[in-house]
Amino acid sequence: MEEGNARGSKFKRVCVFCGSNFGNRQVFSDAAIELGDELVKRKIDLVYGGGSVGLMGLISQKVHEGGCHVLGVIPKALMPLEISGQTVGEVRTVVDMHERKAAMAKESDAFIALPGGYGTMEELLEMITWSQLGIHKKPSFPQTGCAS
Ligand SMILES: C/C(=C\CNc1ncnc2c1ncn2[C@@H]1O[C@H](COP(=O)(O)O)[C@@H](O)[C@H]1O)CO
Repeated sequence: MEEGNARGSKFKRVCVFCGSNFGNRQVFSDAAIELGDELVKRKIDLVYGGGSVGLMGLISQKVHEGGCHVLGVIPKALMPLEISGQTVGEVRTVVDMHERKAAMAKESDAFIALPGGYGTMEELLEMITWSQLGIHKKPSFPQTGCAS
């Protein structure tokens, strides 16, 4: 990401796609925590898939604890699978995966992908192809690895 901070950043709300698992390398969790810290440092709010599991849980906790706004967008049917325990920040329930991605895209200024599985790859590629098609003009920053 470009340098900037405290609402001086060109990005106010960033969407992070990442694994619903931790993956098999500590570096994946480290990356999620590091990115969470960086968003807080720059006072950038988080938009994400709404889960409390895996890397999604790590980054959302970090950003929420750091005092930035967290918006999780999740289909109602996925809540029992991807949320365990307390929810974090604002949770918006949607009807399906398509509505989820459309809402995440609308609410964000840019997209970052951390390590994840097929879901993360799918989400990232859809944002990149939407950009290619001119559906939005928001940048994507893949920082991926396989964490499924
Ligand atoms: C089912 C549909 C499309 C294809 N699949 C997915 N599309 C969008 N998001 C998905 C899909 N499958 C899983 N996810 C979510 O990605 C997150 C990370 O998953 P990962 O596999 O651990 O990387 C997680 O929140 C999944 O719900 C219909 O349009």
